[in-house]
Amino acid sequence: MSYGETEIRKMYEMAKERYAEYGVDVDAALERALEIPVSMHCWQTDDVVGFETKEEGLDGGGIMATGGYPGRARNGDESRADLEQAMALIPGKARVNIHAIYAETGGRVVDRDALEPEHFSAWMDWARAQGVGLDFNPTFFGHPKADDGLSLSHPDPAIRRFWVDHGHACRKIGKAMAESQGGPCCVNWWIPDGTKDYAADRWSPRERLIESYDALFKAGDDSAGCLDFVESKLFGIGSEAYVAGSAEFYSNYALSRGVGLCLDMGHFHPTEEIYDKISSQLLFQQNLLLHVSRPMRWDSDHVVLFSDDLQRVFQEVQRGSAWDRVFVAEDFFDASINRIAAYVIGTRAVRKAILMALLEPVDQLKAFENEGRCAERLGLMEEEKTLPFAAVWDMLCARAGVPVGGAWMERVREYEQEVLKTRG
Ligand SMILES: C[C@H](O)[C@H](O)[C@@H](O)C(=O)CO
Ligand SMILES: [Mn+2]
Repeated sequence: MSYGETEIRKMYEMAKERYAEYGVDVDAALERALEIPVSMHCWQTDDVVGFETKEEGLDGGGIMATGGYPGRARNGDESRADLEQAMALIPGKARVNIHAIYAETGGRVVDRDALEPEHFSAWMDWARAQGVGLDFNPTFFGHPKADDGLSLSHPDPAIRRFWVDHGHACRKIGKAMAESQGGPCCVNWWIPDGTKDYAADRWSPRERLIESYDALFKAGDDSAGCLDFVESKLFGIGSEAYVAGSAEFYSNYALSRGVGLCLDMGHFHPTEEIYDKISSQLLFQQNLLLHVSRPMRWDSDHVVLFSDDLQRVFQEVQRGSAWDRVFVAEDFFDASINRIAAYVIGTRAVRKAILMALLEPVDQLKAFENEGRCAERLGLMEEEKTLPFAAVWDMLCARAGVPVGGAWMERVREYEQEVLKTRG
């Protein structure tokens, strides 16, 4: 028997009855799950390489994506085509997240401090046509002036100045994006600054970092429409011993300056999860940006899966009714598999985890807890795992007009044959 429209509807109606026993309104959860925006990162299309035209001989190390699967996007048109193909297979409201290295300068060398909104006009036109919002990221890596792994905290004032100017340029671009789309643009600030081995001075780089950010976020700076977030990290390649922008540093910076905080799922100790941080932060911070990622033994940025830790993150947001202060963005990159499939697997997993959170009988769980009925709380947490979630997920996909189940794989295969394989 083929699993068509009739079966999907029948299973959905049965699922609704089961969830209703726990007081869950499945129709409402499904509609809401489709509406929560997920910002898809453009850098999965090309392994975080970007489209900058560089001066000959000048390059800088960047973020490492491993693998050499054919079909990497080589320019803006290819990147946008790949995103469009992926979005056609993913349910729910998407945004697209751009890094500054994805500027299109028509072959001219334009350094990062001189970037202008016009270099992102193709992205803005495309986003309007697609009906998606854009988010933005300054790029403080993959550049000769960050070759030593330092940018906004650099001891050389001229280099710091360069990166502050890049930041100003990026705020102008974020503002232009916000105007173009008639709504806010999340601007996320991540810098690699740190040291490979034990630092003798952990203080000065942090002092300089504060100075640089204060220069960027100073009052009167015209960045209307930008929602800024600062992203912490525990360690990176080449910054194993010390990262200036640590969790405590940014938590305090964000709080004291009124900017948002970004929590990346891969930026903490290898077994540390971020779900317990959400309430602790949001009881003080204005807004949180979540970088959904999948660390494996380290900050490896594997394609996100529908895993327990992902589910716990959205469960926390839903349990705290905090969706209006939480922004969801993706941050993973795998160059060893078909990149469109990476988006589809990862983003469908994110949407599934959001739906799962919205289907939780949270009022009942909280009631048990408040009444000290902790065995029943635990029992219900176990029961909810085997409620007929798949039937609701299938209906969500059908409603969104995207393939139900694994039918998306055939479409990815066709795109690989017709498009990806033609790329040199
Ligand atoms: C490309 C992103 O800005 C980058 O991955 C950053 O968000 C990060 O997580 C670095 O580890
Ligand atoms: Mn990140």
